[in-house]
Amino acid sequence: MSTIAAFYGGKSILITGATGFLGKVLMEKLFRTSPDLKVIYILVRPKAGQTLQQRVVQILNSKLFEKAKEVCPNVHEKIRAVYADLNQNDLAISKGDMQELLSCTNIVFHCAATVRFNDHLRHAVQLNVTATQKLLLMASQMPKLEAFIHISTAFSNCNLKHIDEVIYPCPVEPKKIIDSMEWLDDAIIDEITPKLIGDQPNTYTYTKALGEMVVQQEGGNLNVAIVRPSIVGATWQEPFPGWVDNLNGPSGLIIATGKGFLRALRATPMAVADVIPVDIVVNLTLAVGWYTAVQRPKSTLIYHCTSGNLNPCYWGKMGFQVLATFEKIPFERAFRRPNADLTSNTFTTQYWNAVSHWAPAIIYDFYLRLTGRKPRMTKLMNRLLRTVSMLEYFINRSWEWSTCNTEMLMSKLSPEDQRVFNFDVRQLNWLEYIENYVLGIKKYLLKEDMAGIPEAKQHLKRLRNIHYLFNTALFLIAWRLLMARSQMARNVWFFICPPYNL
Ligand SMILES: CCCCCCCCCCCCCCCCCCCCCCCCCCCCCC(=O)SCCNC(=O)CCNC(=O)[C@H](O)C(C)(C)COP(=O)(O)OP(=O)(O)OC[C@H]1O[C@@H](n2cnc3c(N)ncnc32)[C@H](O)[C@@H]1OP(=O)(O)O
Ligand SMILES: NC(=O)C1=CN([C@@H]2O[C@H](COP(=O)(O)OP(=O)(O)OC[C@H]3O[C@@H](n4cnc5c(N)ncnc54)[C@H](OP(=O)(O)O)[C@@H]3O)[C@@H](O)[C@H]2O)C=CC1
Repeated sequence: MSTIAAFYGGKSILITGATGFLGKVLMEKLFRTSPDLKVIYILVRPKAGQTLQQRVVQILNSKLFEKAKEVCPNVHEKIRAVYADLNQNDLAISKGDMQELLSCTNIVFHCAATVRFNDHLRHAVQLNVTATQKLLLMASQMPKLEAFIHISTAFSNCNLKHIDEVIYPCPVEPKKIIDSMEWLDDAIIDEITPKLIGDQPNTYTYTKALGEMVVQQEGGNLNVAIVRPSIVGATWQEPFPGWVDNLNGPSGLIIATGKGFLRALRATPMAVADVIPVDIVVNLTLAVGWYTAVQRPKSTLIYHCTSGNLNPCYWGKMGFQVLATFEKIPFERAFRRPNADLTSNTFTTQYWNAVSHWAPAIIYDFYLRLTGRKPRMTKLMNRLLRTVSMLEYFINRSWEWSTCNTEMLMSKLSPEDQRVFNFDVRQLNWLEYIENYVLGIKKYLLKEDMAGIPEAKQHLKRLRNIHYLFNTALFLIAWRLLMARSQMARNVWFFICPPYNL
């Protein structure tokens, strides 16, 4: 019997961000491995016209939860959605709900965050820093609390090259930042943001670093631990391979490549692609929850959940394997044939942007206009290239994360726990993982039917023929222009295609 699974039995667990990518997989694993847990409280806000209950039902009825529901048929009864908005001063939790949460909770997993790189600093601070502070305050009033696990990111100190499992101080105290966000207006915040974030690439990594400092400063008397995952990708094994439900990390760019929109990327082929499957992150997080509660380490331990130092994959290899998978499993209705180059040279990137991105988009929009339709490709390309520019920072550098605490924890697990809560990234076969990732994107994100693969392959053949035809026409036009100016070009032409009357 797994010690960790048994530990969560009978527990009341509070999860923030349970409707997000990581949160859903965390809940699923808890229900599947510890069906006798008492209750999972989730802090949820209504969204996109859906009530809390509708959101929960939608999540529980998704394919992700099929296995969990076999093991724990009464998941609906064990999940309690609590109305909350982490952007509000009092988190918008009602008095009654607050009392229940304070008196019953045993473990807190704080996953909620804004993960958008370009979020306004005020909003990013509210969610990634102030809300963390408020949750810690709540946690300090929970008499039954055994552990508070905060999910951060391995990139919270990405201004450093080598990152240890410690909290690095930020130049300006989080409290000062929180205070100033309350009275500064948006225009001033916009102006000072670059100065505040300094050598951090965006407001996300900056506020996640501030969030960690808050945990250190205000989690003093609590049993706290921090998990820092790198780039979280689709599931590796559990509950089934390739599950993913959002565009974050590599997923959006894999779609853009598979659909033929993205044909070149400024990336360093030999830079480490520190992607980590979401089920590995969840297994480590649950093991950390158990260890923190049972062993009560004296200080706040930080656990890096990364792949680079134990089983590195590189962006070049990843890109190559993604393209190879498209040969077998193409996406439907591609704009162009998937084929992309990684280049680390800015000039080459600009060249490919002009030739492979803007030119086809302009030509296609011209065609749409001619046929009386609304042009849309240049707009889409604009958005895509803006997104790519936001991600470029992370695909042109490598980082080294030490993983001493993570390895220490692995050594403390029984063989059964190492199997059930496997976070040993050395066992991951990248080629297999990437293939399943692409397949998962096709099935769960794009919702494409596997039966459509032959038609998708036919479509790619047609695109290839159009491509050859277009290039031939372009070459002939260029040569015709050259012939008008150069005797040599004329000679070559007449040598290859002699006139009939000769
Ligand atoms: C040796 C030689 C070898 C040679 C080999 C040759 C082969 C070469 C082959 C190359 C092939 C390449 C294949 C592809 C391979 C994969 C490459 C992957 C690169 C992946 C890079 C990932 C880097 C991630 C780094 C993360 C580090 C930090 C980790 C974390 O802790 S945070 C979690 C991650 N967070 C994110 O990913 C958030 C990202 N999103 C944002 O910040 C924002 O959404 C935004 C992208 C900045 C856009 O913001 P906007 O305000 O402009 O708009 P909005 O958010 O409303 O979205 C606009 C539309 O864009 C869509 N969209 C959103 N996110 C993405 C996305 N990530 N990718 C694509 N599209 C996205 C969104 O849906 C909107 O669309 P609409 O609804 O239609 O309008
Ligand atoms: N994805 C990744 O690559 C990485 C993620 N991380 C960290 O992992 C954690 C989870 O990330 P991930 O699951 O990918 O992110 P998602 O964007 O998928 O999920 C974010 C979650 O936070 C919730 N949330 C956001 N704003 C509020 C709010 N105002 N009130 C209540 N809830 C809110 C969202 O709820 P709603 O559904 O209502 O929007 C959602 O449940 C984060 O802390 C992130 O920093 C770390 C490294 C990499």
